[in-house]
Amino acid sequence: MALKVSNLTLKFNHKTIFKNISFSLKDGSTTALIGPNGTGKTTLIKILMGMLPPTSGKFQFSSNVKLGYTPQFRNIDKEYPLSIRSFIALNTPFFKTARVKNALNWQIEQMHLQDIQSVRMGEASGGQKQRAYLAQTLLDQPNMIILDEATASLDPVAKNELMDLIKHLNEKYQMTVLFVSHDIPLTKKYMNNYLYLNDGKITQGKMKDFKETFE
Ligand SMILES: Nc1ncnc2c1ncn2[C@@H]1O[C@H](COP(=O)(O)OP(=O)(O)OP(=O)(O)O)[C@@H](O)[C@H]1O
Repeated sequence: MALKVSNLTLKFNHKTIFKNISFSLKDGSTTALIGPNGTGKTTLIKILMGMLPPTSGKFQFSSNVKLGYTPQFRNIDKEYPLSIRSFIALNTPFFKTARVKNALNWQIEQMHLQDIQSVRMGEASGGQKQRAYLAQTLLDQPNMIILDEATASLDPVAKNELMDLIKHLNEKYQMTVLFVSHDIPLTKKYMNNYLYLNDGKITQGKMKDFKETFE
């Protein structure tokens, strides 16, 4: 088991966002976290990332999990000066050894960014930016990734390209994936399981069996 969540409750003041939710994620599984706007998906991720303490309940990642996180899409100013390559390398040491350079080149290639690595992040397309964020996360060599709304602002071609890369990471390296999304057709195509957060409760199942509709 990669993650086990037990009876997690979160209240903001007197407003209960979710109550006593429990679920677990298997090693190497792909799961879409879906649900209507404002239902608490980002809040749940923040708790799992240790950025927000739950009101009650607990969760535990397995000791062999090395977690990577790509947060919700952030706007990057058109004038943002760093190149795609420098942006991906932001968390690496300033003096780059051959090993770091090799890892950087490998991630850039794996995310199909080699031809545009010197383009400024501010000028990159939404899909290129999102792949740069993912490359930055992957440089840490995680074996589990959480992606929050990674495809929300992308056109269909860019969406599928990103999802193909994520699927590849799962199939080739058995990476465990938790993918927050509103896009039911996309998650049906790429994720095996769902977690449906709605009205303070969570349900879990196979994505192909997911029948709910929501805005
Ligand atoms: N710090 C906070 N204090 C009070 N209420 C908050 C806080 N953060 C979030 N909320 C509320 O908690 C609820 C859940 O928000 P959250 O962003 O987790 O939902 P979401 O499912 O991720 O939404 P979306 O799909 O729109 O991204 C919302 O009603 C939001 O207004």
